[in-house]
Amino acid sequence: MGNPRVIYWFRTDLRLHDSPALKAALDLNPDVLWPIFTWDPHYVYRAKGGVNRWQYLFDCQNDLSESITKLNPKSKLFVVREAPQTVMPKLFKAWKVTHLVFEKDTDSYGRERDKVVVDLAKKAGVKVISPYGRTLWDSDDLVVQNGGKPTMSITQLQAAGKKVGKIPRPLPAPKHLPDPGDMPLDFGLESPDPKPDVNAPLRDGKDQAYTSLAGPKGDFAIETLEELGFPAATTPHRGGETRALKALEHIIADEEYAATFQKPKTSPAAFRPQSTTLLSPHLHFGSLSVRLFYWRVQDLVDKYKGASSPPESLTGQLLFRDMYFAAQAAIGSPFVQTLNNPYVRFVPWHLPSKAEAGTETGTNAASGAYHVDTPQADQWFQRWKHGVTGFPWIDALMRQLRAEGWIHHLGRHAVACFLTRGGCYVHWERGADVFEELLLDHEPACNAGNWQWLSCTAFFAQYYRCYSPVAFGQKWDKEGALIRHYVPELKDLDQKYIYEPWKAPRAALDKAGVKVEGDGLGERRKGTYPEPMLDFGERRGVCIAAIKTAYSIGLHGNDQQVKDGTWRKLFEDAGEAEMEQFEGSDHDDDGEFADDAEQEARKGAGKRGAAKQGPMDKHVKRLKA
Ligand SMILES: Cc1cc2nc3c(=O)[nH]c(=O)nc-3n(C[C@H](O)[C@H](O)[C@H](O)COP(=O)(O)OP(=O)(O)OC[C@H]3O[C@@H](n4cnc5c(N)ncnc54)[C@H](O)[C@@H]3O)c2cc1C
Repeated sequence: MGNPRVIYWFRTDLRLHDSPALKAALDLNPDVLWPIFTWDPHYVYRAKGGVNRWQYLFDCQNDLSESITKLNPKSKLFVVREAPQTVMPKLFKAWKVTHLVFEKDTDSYGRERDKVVVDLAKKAGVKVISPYGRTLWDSDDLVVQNGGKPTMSITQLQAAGKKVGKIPRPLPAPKHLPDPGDMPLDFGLESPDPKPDVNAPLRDGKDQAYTSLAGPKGDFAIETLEELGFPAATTPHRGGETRALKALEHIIADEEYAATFQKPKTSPAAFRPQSTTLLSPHLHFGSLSVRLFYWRVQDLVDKYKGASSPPESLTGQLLFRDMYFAAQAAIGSPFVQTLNNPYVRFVPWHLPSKAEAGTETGTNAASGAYHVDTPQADQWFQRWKHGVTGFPWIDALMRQLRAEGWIHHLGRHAVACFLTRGGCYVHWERGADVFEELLLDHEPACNAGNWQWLSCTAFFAQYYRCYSPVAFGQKWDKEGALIRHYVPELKDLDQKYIYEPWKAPRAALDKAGVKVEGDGLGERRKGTYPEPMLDFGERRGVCIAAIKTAYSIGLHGNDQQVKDGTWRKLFEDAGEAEMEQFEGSDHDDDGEFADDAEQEARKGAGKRGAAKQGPMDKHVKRLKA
């Protein structure tokens, strides 16, 4: 018998460096190795994905393919255009495969898909190897060490991590790769059902993703935006392992920045360059190994005097990522929603998701369909989504997100708080849905987990701390540079009014060539900016009182009353929440507790104040120079 004939299935790991799965494949000493990517219709039609993220994926695939070819000119990334669940058994047979190797995926769909593929491999006599490599620790091991429960805090994550063991050191990239074997395709293409296509509204051309198994030229080429019927991407951020490694080197080279990083001190208003690493899309696509990132920083921290520590530090940020992954690993598919999620508080938000019929144990958020309980809330939601709320700080961030696919963590805090508990009282699942489409770094676990945090439905409970859509931005960016860039209709407005244009006198507006009018939806007259859609001070009070009521009723997503609708009576019986006065800025959130939810003891100690110049600002200045 010859040596193994291995399919290496690239998915969440579009890199060659530090890939435990690729190492496992090469350790088999294969006769042949096919590096493949299956073009899965689930992601093409059933999961929301904006054009910018597709572009980023293609960047990663193209870069990876070139790197593979550098190691072996006969090889590259071979894209097979069919669902893995149907194409794999055909490949096993036609290519005489002995082993299938891939990096473990803990996302809900990933787990379902992999279970099907592993069963099919077993039936075909193909051995499967699938080590973890996407997180610092294996998320399933963390769950075991956390008593089978989701990790709901950094402290729990750190304790479980300690029991699992030391975070493995990164592995070097391979120096050569085996030849691919023959690739006969003596079988038909099983075309997917393109309906429902949740991405249809984004397409302006014909979708030709599935015309043949090996692509239009039969050479297993990487797809293009045109083939998917998408317009060109608008993001300046581009993907690929080569870029990711370069970006990491650049960050580590600034030792002070990397070693003393404190997330709450980084500015959400900084752009080009941004104040944090912007490595999240690379981590999402696996073009950067999270363990390489961790150890490069940790090694620096170990020898640096006065380094910062988790949760605010750079390694602390990576711990948050692992925390959400392990929370999702424990809870499974309900993690991304309220319904059936025992860890998420039930709040009767506006615009709730439509539950799929007959799915008491199933999902409700995935389709994005929702009930319009009040037209007002839907109008607020539409205005938020399209960056025309009339609050320039919120609009700048939402427009940055739409155009570029990335905004700073505290920017995400600001817009998420505003949509949910600090303004509109709209369901966090609506916001998560919009982020799912627009983020380059969209990660089901991190997105849902952070929305739960921001809406105070899980992970974080200080619902009386709200971000002001005016004062919070002003703290970081008095002159309104972010606003002037992303909301160009206000670019010439006096600094005094840039966060509150509705307060500007006629003369100031005339001088800036702008009129404040309308709701911003539909056709907007040139030179106009919308009126503010709500009175923030008033809405903050309403939201806080309503959440207080929800907390006192204390339902969670898996409670029977939530599933059968009898929650309504409980809330009616509780009556109108007493309108407490959570007046003024004492309760404004400046983000100084952004990573600090668990440190209750220190909660009251932090004083608000002007952002001080620190290594973060110096780093941004150095980058600008
Ligand atoms: C409402 C909301 C939704 C979010 N959705 C996502 C998402 O879909 N995908 C995603 O990766 N992050 C998400 N985040 C977390 C965070 O905002 C981003 O990871 C971070 O802003 C990415 O920028 P960066 O790479 O410069 O981060 P840095 O500050 O440089 O941090 C380094 C890395 O740590 C990880 N990280 C940092 N903060 C968090 C966090 N709070 N949760 C999880 N991981 C973190 C990221 O992988 C990041 O690349 C969300 C945050 C909020 C408030």
